[in-house]
Amino acid sequence: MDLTWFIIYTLLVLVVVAFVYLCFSDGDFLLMYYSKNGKELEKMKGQVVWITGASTGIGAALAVEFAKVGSKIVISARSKEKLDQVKKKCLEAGKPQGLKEADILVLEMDMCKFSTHKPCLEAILKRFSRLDVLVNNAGKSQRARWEHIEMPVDRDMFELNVFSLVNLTRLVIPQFEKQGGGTLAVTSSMAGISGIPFSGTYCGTKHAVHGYFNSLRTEKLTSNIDVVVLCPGPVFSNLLEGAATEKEGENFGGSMGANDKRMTAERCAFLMMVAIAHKLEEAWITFFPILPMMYAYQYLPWLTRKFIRLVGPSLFQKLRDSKETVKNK
Ligand SMILES: NC(=O)c1ccc[n+]([C@@H]2O[C@H](COP(=O)([O-])OP(=O)(O)OC[C@H]3O[C@@H](n4cnc5c(N)ncnc54)[C@H](O)[C@@H]3O)[C@@H](O)[C@H]2O)c1
Repeated sequence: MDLTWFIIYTLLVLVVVAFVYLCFSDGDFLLMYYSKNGKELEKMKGQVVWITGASTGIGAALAVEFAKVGSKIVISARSKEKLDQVKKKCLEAGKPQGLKEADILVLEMDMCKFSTHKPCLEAILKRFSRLDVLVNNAGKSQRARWEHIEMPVDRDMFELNVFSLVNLTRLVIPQFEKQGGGTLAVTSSMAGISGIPFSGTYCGTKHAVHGYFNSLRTEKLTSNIDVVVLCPGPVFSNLLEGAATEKEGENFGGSMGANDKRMTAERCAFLMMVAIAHKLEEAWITFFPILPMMYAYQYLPWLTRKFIRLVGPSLFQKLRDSKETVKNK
């Protein structure tokens, strides 16, 4: 066997091994490595972490994960009642680390009321004198047919999923610069990487988030400000309930079934915390078949598009929701 064939065989074996590994993983290669061998989680103890959209789902679970490692936590969302419940869970989870009542700050805040962003940041600095991590997590999803989406729906979703977190981040950056660094994390989605059917606006907002935050990362390469883009696949949460449709002011109101193929919010939150602690630039958090499909989409886009054309948008949608939530009429 000459050298060329040896290299080809070796590469083929590596690709097959990598594919098999991906079929049994729930995150990208780097994230899986750090989730098992990472040493940075203990450094999160005492750090001040602000999580937006922390009243339910992934945000609430993330607050509990940070409490477990002893971070000081700021949780914000629109419902104080729900945030108080999350605070209770954080206190319980943070007990072994000595987390106290004063280490958790609840902020009632509507992300779309931009004028409230500054007073909320000031309240955090008054309590903790610094902020180490901002997790821009608040957001809403959508189920709709592309051509039926009314323009005000597009505008409202960009207001919440993109502009509100851009505004908040612009306020936080000067504080990070003043204190010598910080981490900006944002919850994107697999819909920020590939074109997902029946969520045109949502997909657009998540792609926009990548553009904004990747650009920011490049501008801040020589500073101590890190930018982490988190990309979960399907996760159990309240997301479908409050999802937008194609009509202005309408809620999708869908629910997730216990047997749906989704990751638990707790596992997703743990992997997000690993990515944030290790300052990974982008983290993919999902499992088979979406994870290997996303690698194929990234590295073999032509072949993957052919495959998607073959299976059709409805089947693609079923992979995401475990059922056909929008008909492809
Ligand atoms: N669940 C999934 O399958 C999934 C997959 C990929 C990405 N995501 C992303 O994860 C993030 C969290 O979603 P989730 O799945 O936990 O859903 P969720 O509906 O349980 O949580 C969304 C959070 O955002 C908050 N929020 C919504 N509008 C707000 C506003 N105007 N002001 C302040 N807070 C507001 C909600 O109160 C809630 O706390 C979202 O950005 C979502 O796009 C979710």
